Amino acid sequence: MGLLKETTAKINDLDHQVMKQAEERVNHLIKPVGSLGKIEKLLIQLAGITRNPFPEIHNKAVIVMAADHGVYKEGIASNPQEITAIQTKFFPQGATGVCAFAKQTNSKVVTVDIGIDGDVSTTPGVIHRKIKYGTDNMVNGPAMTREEAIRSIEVGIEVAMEQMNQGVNLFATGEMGIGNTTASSAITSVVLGLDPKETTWLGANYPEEKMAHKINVIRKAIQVNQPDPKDGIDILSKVGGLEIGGMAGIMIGCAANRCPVVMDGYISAASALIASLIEPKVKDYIIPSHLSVEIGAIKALEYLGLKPMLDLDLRLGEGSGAVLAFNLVEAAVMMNKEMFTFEEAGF
Ligand SMILES: Cc1cc2ncn([C@H]3O[C@H](COP(=O)(O)O)[C@@H](O)[C@H]3O)c2cc1C
Ligand SMILES: O=C(O)c1cccnc1
Repeated sequence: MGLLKETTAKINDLDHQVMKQAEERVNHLIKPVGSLGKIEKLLIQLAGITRNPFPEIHNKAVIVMAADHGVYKEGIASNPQEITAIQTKFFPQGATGVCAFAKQTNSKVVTVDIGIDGDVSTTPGVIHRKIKYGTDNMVNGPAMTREEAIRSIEVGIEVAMEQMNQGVNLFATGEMGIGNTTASSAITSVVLGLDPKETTWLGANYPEEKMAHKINVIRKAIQVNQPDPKDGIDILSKVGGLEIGGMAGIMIGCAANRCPVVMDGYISAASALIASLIEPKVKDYIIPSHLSVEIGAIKALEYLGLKPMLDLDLRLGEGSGAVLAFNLVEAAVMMNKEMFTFEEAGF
């Protein structure tokens, strides 16, 4: 059995008994029942994931999966493709948006070349797991083979497990890949059964007056490839991306090892759609972070039944919003640990 099948088979339900125990305590803390809203729900989810009524966060990491997209050639992005490689070199230097928030939250940034169309192999701090030099152009046929798609998910599982072995027990999904909002819109359109007009927006400042072109490219890619809307690997291979597969793998690897994983914006949501088609229980292990400005993100989150905690008009990616939400995950842990119950307070 391959790593993906093996890992997926290990994914179980949340521990509802421990969740009840955690809920009981949360309801007895010295505050009106329910008054800490989503922070309370978060603590109960953490308890169910970790099987611990007093969940603890030891080490936090955001995994940034970097890759390029063959569909770039269709003119669907406003930035040069080389930015993927250039920007990837800045993650280990601590110089990108997500790095700033990672410093603020005392978390590690792990950068992975899973499919950059360029060479970053001499850059210290980048983990080399390149599957190929960018995907193929999805308007002409599949972005990658089914085997490559499975491999991309397995790279995510492997990287997550390596980090768990080093003591990380809270993850965030991040990415860098010029053109990846196009792949994300294609995935969201296929899974939700929507026309790309309903899922496509600015990405990294694509001009509004050219939006009809981006939408048409996505329509064409779906029409040419006819992905099976029920088969996550088929969708990933035909209209997805290597970094999107990598992030789906992080989610699957976390779920299999009962580890919480915080999801970032639109591209992460596309990964969650793929991961949850492969194994629906993965959703229970995902902590949504923020509501991306991208119109497709709102719909993907609704479809997944995940309610974001933050609404900050973010549209960067890299895992930036997920790392910001690390603060909220730690707040939930602290609420549970620090607050008295009515009994403890001697009421
Ligand atoms: C300098 C720079 C840094 C970024 N960091 C994240 N993205 C974000 O923008 C890209 C997706 O948008 P699109 O589909 O329009 O290309 C991804 O790399 C995403 O992570 C960036 C984009 C740029 C230009
Ligand atoms: O929501 C995101 O993650 C996003 C949106 C635009 C560009 N890059 C990322």
